Parts: sequence; structure tokens; C-alpha cells
Amino acid sequence: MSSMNKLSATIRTFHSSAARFKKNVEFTAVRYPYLKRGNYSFLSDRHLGFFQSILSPHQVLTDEINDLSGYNVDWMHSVRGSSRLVLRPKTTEEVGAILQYCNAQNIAVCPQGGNTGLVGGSVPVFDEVIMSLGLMDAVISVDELSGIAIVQAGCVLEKLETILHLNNLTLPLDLGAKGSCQIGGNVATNAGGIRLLRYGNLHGSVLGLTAVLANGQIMDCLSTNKKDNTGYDLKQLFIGSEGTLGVVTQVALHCPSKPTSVQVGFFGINSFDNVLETLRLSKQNLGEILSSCELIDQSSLECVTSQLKLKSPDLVNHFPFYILLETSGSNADHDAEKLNSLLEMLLKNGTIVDGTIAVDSTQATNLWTLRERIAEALASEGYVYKYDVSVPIRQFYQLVDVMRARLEKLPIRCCGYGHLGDGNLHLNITSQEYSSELLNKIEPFVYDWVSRQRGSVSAEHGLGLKKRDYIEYTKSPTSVHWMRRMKKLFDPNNILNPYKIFPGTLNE
Ligand SMILES: O=C(O)CC[C@@H](O)C(=O)O
Ligand SMILES: [Zn+2]
Repeated sequence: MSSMNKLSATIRTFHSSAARFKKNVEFTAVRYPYLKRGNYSFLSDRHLGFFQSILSPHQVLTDEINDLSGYNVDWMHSVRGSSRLVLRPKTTEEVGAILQYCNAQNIAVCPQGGNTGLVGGSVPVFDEVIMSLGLMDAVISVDELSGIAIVQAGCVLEKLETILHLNNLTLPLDLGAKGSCQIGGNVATNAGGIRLLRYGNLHGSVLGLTAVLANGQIMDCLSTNKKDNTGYDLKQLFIGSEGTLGVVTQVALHCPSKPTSVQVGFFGINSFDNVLETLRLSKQNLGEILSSCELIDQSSLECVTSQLKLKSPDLVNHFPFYILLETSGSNADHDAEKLNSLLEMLLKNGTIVDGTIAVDSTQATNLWTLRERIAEALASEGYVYKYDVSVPIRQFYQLVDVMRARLEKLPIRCCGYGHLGDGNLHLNITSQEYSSELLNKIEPFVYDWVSRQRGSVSAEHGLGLKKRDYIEYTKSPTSVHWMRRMKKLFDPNNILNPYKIFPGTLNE
């Protein structure tokens, strides 16, 4: 059976190849014609001179074609800003000096990690100065005994995982974008991913962090204590703040022990009731070794196999639903036996119709590839309307059915997949190209539907620019009011990632 090391070495690099896809064109001005640039200073030679005086030449990028284009556009090629400057600090102090200056000079700043976000949160909307954390990529310390790693914000997730594995530890989060996303960006967006079912989200795994506030002040919350009840836990404010309250520069992460046995199963299922029963029985029978439970519907599997020329697993038939299960444990024989007897039981009682268990790391990788490259496959198909929602588990697939009925006869593909174990559905609708008519058929209907289930209109991708107008479909007006107050308190001049999270302007 496969080991985690082998698995990790081969899986998931979709962002590097997908970056070449240019089909998903929409761009900010088309979809957001009502957006107005805030009253910020324009970049002048004097400003540039200041940044050049405190940073080295390779930390100040100004060449529009050769340097800036990749920073100005998001991975989906759907939001594009027109920044004229990328700053690449190497230390927390440099971040502090930059922000202090920008705050004093009324210059807007867009903090950026690996730029793998899906809601337009990590790219400028107008000409905000981009602050890229990519040069701050050091792993400062890893302690196997306590399971604590301290790392700079710009460290790419995959690099961090490789180093953790050498210390018999692993990351509490895993994403398809791990080859290019950065831990600071993950923390700033409270990224979820495929292990959340097992290890919970970053609000639990981040023990401490350093954040630089809008005025340049360095807030040292870099605690490594697992227990600390000395008043308010301020670090939590920065986790999921999408760079609007401060710039995260260092993170102390609690890392679980590295599993030595990883098993992957793939099941074909005839009805959504049986999908739910599979989840229930998997939880009951696998217990704590269950580390992922992902749903893929037939439409998603069809898309990923046809667009990326991948082979479907060897099952007897096509099914409306597939579940990908992963276990992570420390005893290969025990874990394999558990998964095999689950498979037998599910087949025998008719909950699943067919299933396969990976016999080696190549097969496991191939199964994961089918799940993790769906986003890339969708992007290569045409324009993608993306929804990342939390819904009560029993209603997980209803929204997909409702949307198919609503968009019947239109030339679209409607896919439902995602993190079933967490109630996090990825609903994606593709069409040949962007159409505002189609968009109006989908939104705000989708958000309204989710709101009526008391779900979340953004489960793990954040609000960024694309979802900001829908915040009140999930958060109460009182919550939004206090969020705005908090933003005003931390960033009174609204220089940090403006136009994100909140609809309108902060003065409204
Ligand atoms: O593109 C999407 O909708 C989901 C992307 C990512 O969160 C995933 O789980 O693959
Ligand atoms: Zn996801």
C-alpha cells in the first residue's frame, strides 16, 4: 500500500498547468462596471523613490509586461487590476515600513500570496500597490515533539509539507493548489481543503501569527501555546480576514503526526440517499482514520476525464455519484482491513454498486487526480460560474438538482462536487462564454437558496471581490455592522485590500 511520502510527491500541481488556460475571460470592468476607484493617491516618482530607497532592486517590480501581468490577474483569468508596482518585502520589518508609508501617503495596497484564490481577493481591482509575500518563504523551525512549525507567510504549502514529513509531521490542511499557494494566503483566507474533516480548520490549527497592521505596527501574536486564555484571541481576526485587517507575515502552526499508512477508495453510487448512507457508515466503521470524504458527480467526472484526457476508474458502470474516501493511520494492515471490510459491507447491503481500492501509490494518485483537477478541467471548458457553499449535509446535492431544472435546455454544464464530509458543495456551471443573462438566472437565486437553508455563500474560498455583494445572505446585518466597525478600527484609511469583503464603500 502507498505511503504518504510517495503520495505527496506525485499529486496535485494543477495550478501550474492551469495557469496557461486563458478561456475564463470576464475581467473586472465587464462584470463590475459600477465599481469606482477610491480616493487614493496615484503612484508618483516620489513614492517609487521611497520604496526603492528601502528595498533592493529585485524587490521593486515595475515592468508592466514582464513583471506585473501575472500579479495583476487572478488564476481564473476573470479579475484583472492595473497595478503599476509590486513590492516584495523580505522581512516583517520591511512590511511594516511599506505599510507605514502607504498609510501616511494614502496609497492602497493589495497583499498577495500564491495568487491561487477563486474570488478575486488576491489581485488589485484598480491600481493598488501589490505586496507579494513570496520572498518570505523560510521555514523558521519545526519541532517534532510539540508538533509546532513556525514559518514565514510566503512559504509554499508543498515545500512546508515536504519539510514536515522529514520531521514525521504533516500539514493539517491540503489543497489542490498546494504546489503554488502560500501558507500566509491560506491563513488569510482560512483555506479549507480535503483534510478539514479530520483536522478542522485553521482557526484551530494556527497557534499564533505575526500581523502587520495598516499603520505599519507589528502585532506579535506568535504564540506557540496550545492553551492561552489571556483575554481576547486577536490572532483569530486575521484568519479569514482576506488581507483587510493586516498582513500576516509569520505563522505558528500545530501539525499532526505524519500518517504512515494512507488508503484511498473510490465508490460508484446510484442515489444521493445512498451517498449519505455511505458517509454515515464510513464514519461509523472507519472512525478516526477517516481523513477525506469527497463527492464527485457524473457530470464532474465526465468533465475531468474528457477535458484532461484522464482515465475513469475501472467500475462496472457510470454512476450519478462517486465518493472518494481516504484513510490516514499508522497501521497499514489494520487500515487496509478496515477499508476493505467497509467496501464489502457497502456492496453487500447495496449502498454502493461498485468500488475500488487503490493498491499502490500510483492508483491512489490517479484517483485523487480525478478529484483535484476538476477545477482545472472546468476552467478549460469555457466560462465558469463558481459557487462554493456550505449547506446542511442532507441538502448537499439539492441545489445542483434545482439549478439543473432552472437552467434546463440552456447550453450549459452543471457540476456538483466537493467536500461532502464538511457539507461544502462546489457548484460549478460552465457555458461557452460569459453571459450576463445567464448570470442573472443564477444569481442571486443561488445565494437566496443557500440563505434559506442557513448555509454559507462562501464555505472556503472567501468573499474577495466576487462574492462581497452577498455577505448579508449569510451574515446578519448586525454582524456586518460590527465587521465594518472592526475594519474601520484596524484600518481607518481603508488602504488594505479595499473593494474586498464588504459591498459598496466603507463609508456607506
Ligand atoms: O473550483 C472549485 O469550485 C473548487 C476548488 C477547490 O476548492 C476544490 O476543492 O477543488
Ligand atoms: Zn474545495
